[in-house]
Order: sequence, then C-alpha cells, then structure tokens
Amino acid sequence: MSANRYQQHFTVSWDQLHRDVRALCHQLVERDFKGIVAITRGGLIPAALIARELNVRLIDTVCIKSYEHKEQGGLDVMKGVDHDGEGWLLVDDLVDTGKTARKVREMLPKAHFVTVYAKPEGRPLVDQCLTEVAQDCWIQFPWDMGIAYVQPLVEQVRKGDDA
Ligand SMILES: O=P(O)(O)OC[C@H]1O[C@H](OP(=O)(O)OP(=O)(O)O)[C@H](O)[C@@H]1O
Ligand SMILES: Nc1nc2[nH]cnc2c(=O)[nH]1
Ligand SMILES: [Mg+2]
Repeated sequence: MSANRYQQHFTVSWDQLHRDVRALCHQLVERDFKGIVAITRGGLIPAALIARELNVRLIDTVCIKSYEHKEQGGLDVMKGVDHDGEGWLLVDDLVDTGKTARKVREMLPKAHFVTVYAKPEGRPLVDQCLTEVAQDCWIQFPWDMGIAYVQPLVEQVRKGDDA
C-alpha cells in the first residue's frame, strides 16, 4: 500500500513513549504473565519497558517485517515461537492496517496482545492499547528521528517574503 494514505504525523518523543508505556502497564499489572513475546523490531523497546514494570525476565521474539519506511509490502516472517501464546503477553509498538497483527495472532492465538498505539482498522485485532490515532496518521517514533537545527522564525519568514 502507498505512503500517500498518510496525511498527518504524530511525533512521539522518548519521554512520551515512556509515559505511554507506563500508563499501559497500569492496565496490565494485576495479570500474571509467563513471559513476553516482542514483535520485532517496533515491539522491542515497549517490551523492554513493560518487562521492567511487570518484573518479567523471560522474553521471546516473533521476527516479522511488513514495511519499508511508509511503503507496505508482503509479510516476511523470519522467526516464530513454539507455543500458542497461552499465558504470554504479546507486544508491538502499534497496529495500523492489522496485517501484521492478524498474522501474529494466527501464530499465538492464546496470547494477550497489546500495542501502545492503534489505528481504527487494526484496533479490533488487539486486546488492549493505550492511544488511538486516525487511520491517515503516521506515527513517528523517537528511534527513527534525530535532533536537527531549525532556522530562527524571522529568517524563515524573510525567506518566504523573497520567494
Ligand atoms: O498493522 P500493520 O499495517 O501491519 O502495521 C503495523 C506494523 O508495522 C510496523 O512494523 P514494520 O513492518 O515497519 O517493521 P519494524 O517493526 O521492524 O519497523 C509496526 O511496528 C507494526 O509491527
Ligand atoms: N513508524 C511507523 N511505522 C508504521 N508501520 C505501520 N504504520 C506505521 C506508523 O504509523 N508509524
Ligand atoms: Mg513492526
């Protein structure tokens, strides 16, 4: 699917991500999990933060790729797990179209599946999420960004006047 479908951006800082993951953990703290399965790569950092909050030490991965930046391609499953997910917490950073989530749910039908962010098409596929964003919104994660110089406003405006 094409990158043109994204009309808005939602930028998440490291601080925001950490606060959001901790808020999600408040909804999970009463449950007992055997371990966590992180969906790579996006689920790895949320999974590490959740593991710390819930004191979980056993962590496995499902390695799956669908996007090349904003372009969605076919699903490439590089590694699965040898159980059906019963008693396990399954974690990804987000669910968008739900294509990745649908595949992983087939692999671990009994896992409790959470994402930090969710878009409407994918939302029904996860058991819990923290924040819902619009379908046409691209979420920018802190690991994909860097700090850059920004021109003073007055210079940007003067340049606009020259144009
Ligand atoms: O609901 P979907 O439309 O399937 O999209 C969601 C998936 O897309 C991203 O992964 P991506 O394939 O970009 O790989 P990455 O986690 O390694 O960045 C994201 O981390 C989810 O796993
Ligand atoms: N970073 C990022 N990856 C995605 N993969 C599918 N949707 C998204 C998104 O909104 N942001
Ligand atoms: Mg991913």
